[in-house]
Amino acid sequence: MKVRFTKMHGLGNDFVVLDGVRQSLALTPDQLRQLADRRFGIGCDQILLVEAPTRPDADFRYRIFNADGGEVEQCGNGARCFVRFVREQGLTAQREIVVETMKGLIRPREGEDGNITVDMGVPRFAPDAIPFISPVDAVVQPLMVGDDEVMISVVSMGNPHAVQLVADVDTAPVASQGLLIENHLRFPQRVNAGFMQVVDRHAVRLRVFERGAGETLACGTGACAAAVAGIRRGLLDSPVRVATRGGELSIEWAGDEQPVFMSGPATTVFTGEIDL
Ligand SMILES: N[C@@H](CCC[C@H](N)C(=O)O)C(=O)O
Repeated sequence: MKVRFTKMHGLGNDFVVLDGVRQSLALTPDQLRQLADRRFGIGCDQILLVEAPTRPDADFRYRIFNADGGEVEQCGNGARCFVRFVREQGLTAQREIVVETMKGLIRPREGEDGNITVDMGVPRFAPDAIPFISPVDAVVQPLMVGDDEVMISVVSMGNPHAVQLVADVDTAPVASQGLLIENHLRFPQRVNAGFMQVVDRHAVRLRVFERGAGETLACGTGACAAAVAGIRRGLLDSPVRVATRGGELSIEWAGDEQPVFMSGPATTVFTGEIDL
């Protein structure tokens, strides 16, 4: 089966984007893993599938698959690439689109400067919403990671995040703790593990060990979760500049029950066709 694709990235978090509106696609987890494989396939952190919406109030449906082949709820950098893709491919001329995801609607908008801002929805913190097994609903909670007790803030941006503060992201235990946190028994659907260094009240540095993909150069939902966690802990004020290894995102959040806005670039790298 031949599949046309576009390779894109948002700050180095890279995607294979597939047009499921004009080509009929029903890919198996094995085929998805093959697309994501950096040696035997195209290579990416996530595969993004653009489809016709299933509800009347949306323009498109956006499906996200991690490099391990699992379908997930949300991807922030992918949302910006999604808008760039549907506009470049002539699927829409609208600058603002309403996009159906597994966890509701998001509203990305391409600005005149080419940057894209996404209304990522309202963050949730209740343990059940993550899901996170915990008897208490606290802003900061202890988690045993191997022999270490780590203080985390749990945030759902549609997908699950556990954010911890570190003194320096360059020496943070991302490699040693990432997989342990991702697969921790208290996160029944696994989790994205964020390591955040506060620079000042409007700036952080961030690394994220992503569920189903390992450490990526940037994570959009991870940036939203980190900024929101820092604001709730009284360490940050909106807007927050989030510096990742792939570049910078701007995150705005006005507080409880308000949506998070994420702004940043989206880049097309090349297009092609692969025989699966
Ligand atoms: N790279 C993403 C998040 C992709 C999904 C994540 N790995 C998960 O499993 O929830 C982003 O930019 O948000």
